[in-house]
Amino acid sequence: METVTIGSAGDGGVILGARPEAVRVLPSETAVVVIDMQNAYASPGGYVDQAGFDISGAAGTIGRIATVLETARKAGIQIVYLQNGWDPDYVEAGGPGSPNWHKSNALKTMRARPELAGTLLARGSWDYALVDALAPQPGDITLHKTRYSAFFNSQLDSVLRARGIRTIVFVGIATNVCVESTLRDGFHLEYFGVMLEDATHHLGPPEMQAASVYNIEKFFGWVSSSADFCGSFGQLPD
Ligand SMILES: NC(=O)N/C=C\C(=O)O
Repeated sequence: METVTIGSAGDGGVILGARPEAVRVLPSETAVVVIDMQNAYASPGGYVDQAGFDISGAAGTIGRIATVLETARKAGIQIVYLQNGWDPDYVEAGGPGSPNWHKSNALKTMRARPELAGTLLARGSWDYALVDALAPQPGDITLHKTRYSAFFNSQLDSVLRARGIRTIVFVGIATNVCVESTLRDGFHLEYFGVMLEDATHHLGPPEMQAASVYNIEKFFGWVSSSADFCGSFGQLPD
């Protein structure tokens, strides 16, 4: 199988099976970016559940992400968590002058159901918190974001650039919204994006997952799996 060599991996590094080509990377130049594994997106009673999306697949996604993170930590790979949301007064969400105010299903759900006002995606709330099973460990980095792309108005680019990261391995929710938006922006910033397809979950019908996988494989990056990731990086000596 053809292999794309990323950054300074040369003839060394680790080969990760992926489509359309395998990638050869250095663990020190790789980060796992965990997109929005908050109660809002992955727990019953959280925002997307309240907004009517099917989150039945999220529990399996959490388990596979936990396995990926355990392997990544042992391999010395930097882990960066993103948390999506806004200040408790929703100033960061933007008012009616912002498309976010009109398109955010969290904001629309709260406008339609005033009893939920102030509860969804507000920093400090249960909804905003990361799911218990994926609690950050010492050495992990946690960043806040206010829009779908984790690169927009956040510290993500400088945090990655300062550490010499060239390859971003993406896990999290939702494949077709924040994961794909961030991977696309990363592509334009010269990062190599690899999505672990079974460690992500979509919002909407199953075709949404398939469409993102197609887009990434064909245009923006590479697609791999949690088993391939753990198989490749789990081989490294402790
Ligand atoms: N994390 C996400 O992909 N979010 C998608 C929708 C939203 O935040 O409203």
